[in-house]
Amino acid sequence: MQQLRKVYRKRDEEFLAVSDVTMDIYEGDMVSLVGPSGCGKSTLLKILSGLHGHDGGTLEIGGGDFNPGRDVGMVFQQPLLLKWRTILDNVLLPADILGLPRKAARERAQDLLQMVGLHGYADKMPYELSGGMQQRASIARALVHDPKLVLMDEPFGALDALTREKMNLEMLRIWEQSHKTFVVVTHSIQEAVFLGSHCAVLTAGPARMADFFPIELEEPRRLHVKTTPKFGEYVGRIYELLGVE
Ligand SMILES: Nc1ncnc2c1ncn2[C@@H]1O[C@H](COP(=O)(O)OP(=O)(O)OP(=O)(O)O)[C@@H](O)[C@H]1O
Repeated sequence: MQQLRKVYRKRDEEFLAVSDVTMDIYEGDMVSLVGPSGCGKSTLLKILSGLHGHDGGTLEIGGGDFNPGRDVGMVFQQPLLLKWRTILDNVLLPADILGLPRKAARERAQDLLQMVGLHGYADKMPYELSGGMQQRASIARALVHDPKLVLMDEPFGALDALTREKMNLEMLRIWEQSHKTFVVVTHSIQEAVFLGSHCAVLTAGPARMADFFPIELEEPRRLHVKTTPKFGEYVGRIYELLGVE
């Protein structure tokens, strides 16, 4: 995306939500998007998902045949599982909506449940799972139609600190195994550094790029990487960009 711009309009009022955001995301990247509340992170995700258009700049995704309905998977802050469907049927929802062949989709959903550590929970109802397990089911749901791009809006914001740490590790494992491109919005600077292969830092409204840089830390990432000086340097760099230091 180059110099992306988004204006919200309501009758004769205009609100500039995103101004001049430029970044290149490559297949297989894990981009963390960090910035203060209201700076336009969700707006950017909505533009990437095809839910919103943009008013200026250019956005090119995945060559000519990219179809957001088919090629994007979404994970939200809350799992948003349908309470009357089993976990397996919740995971299958995007495949059902897209009319994908049922048998192959069921096999894929079972594989994904295994991948997110929910093997054996396919026939449970959402209320039988903890918050973290429900969120893992929603990650499986975002992957079931084999999207090219997975967009996550504060996916772990509603979880307690320990579950969140565990989900971060799960997330990295899922990313490594799925070879997909992820864009993850987070309010946590530590999480942005821990998860990202790249980090986009946005400053307050309208969203403006403060910086976009690769994060080079020991791979595969494990929690102890958070205690290394290099991790601290990245965190410090983001604090500085956000004017917290
Ligand atoms: N549909 C809309 N119509 C008008 N203004 C909107 C709309 N959606 C968002 N905004 C405004 O655009 C700005 C950016 O909103 P956005 O939700 O993208 O921010 P954010 O960085 O994701 O915030 P948070 O971190 O708090 O979730 C905010 O000031 C918000 O009030």
